[in-house]
Amino acid sequence: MHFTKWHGLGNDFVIINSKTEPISDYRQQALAVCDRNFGIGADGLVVILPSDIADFKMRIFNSDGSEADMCGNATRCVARYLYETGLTDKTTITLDTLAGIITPELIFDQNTLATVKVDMGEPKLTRGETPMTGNAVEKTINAAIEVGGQTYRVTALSMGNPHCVIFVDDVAAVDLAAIGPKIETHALFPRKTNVEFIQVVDRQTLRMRVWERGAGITKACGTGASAALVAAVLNGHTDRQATVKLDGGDLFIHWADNNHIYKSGPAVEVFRGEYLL
Ligand SMILES: N[C@@H](CCC[C@H](N)C(=O)O)C(=O)O
Repeated sequence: MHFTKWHGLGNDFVIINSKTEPISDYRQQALAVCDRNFGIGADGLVVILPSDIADFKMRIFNSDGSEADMCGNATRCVARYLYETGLTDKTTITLDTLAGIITPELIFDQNTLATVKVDMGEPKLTRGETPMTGNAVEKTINAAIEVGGQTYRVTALSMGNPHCVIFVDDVAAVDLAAIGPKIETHALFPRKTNVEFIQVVDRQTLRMRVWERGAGITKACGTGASAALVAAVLNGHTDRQATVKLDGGDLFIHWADNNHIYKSGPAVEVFRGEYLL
């Protein structure tokens, strides 16, 4: 099976084109190829498929084999991969995902790729599939939850996939490996959740560390950075445009007047290969 290995700020993916490399069991394949000792090593497996409603369909599987609705960093990598391999000549590409149509745009500066800007769609104040209304919406903004004997104030929302954003004074002091899985599987989240710890640096800058649903600690999360900006605005911490500083680097997030989130950042191919198992 031929593959290509990409990352968006260190959040890394194996990308497979299903047209030339058919896979029978995506979940099993994700577990195998993402394994950092016995496989290629990645946070997720991305599969490109044909779509009737968009230019391409993108499916993303976490390293534990679970399927995610969306992946912000992967959309940038997929857009660049599709363009550079000649699978499309479009620089604005529609991707059919479980979270709806997501639209990355390749932005060039004198023929060199400068950044990939993604229309991430609209944030939703929901913890899982069911949109919450009335008081329930209020309850997920800065709501108190108890985890492991400690109280956390959380803001929960969906960027197509579920996120739980927690503001802290010192993000470096958070024991992510200990608390991440407890919040990921908390009863508040019917489909589990991604967990973002955020330190507000100033009104245009956030520092973020993330525990991802189905993948654990990763160096960056594009939907997570988008959720962090939305939560920061809802809690009065930042303006509607901010730089989110992740362990792997910076993402630029804008919550525009049309209610869409725009996320800009890099996409890098690392190597190509043939998986033999
Ligand atoms: N790293 C991704 C998110 C990947 C999916 C996530 N773990 C989930 O299960 O929702 C991103 O960049 O958005």
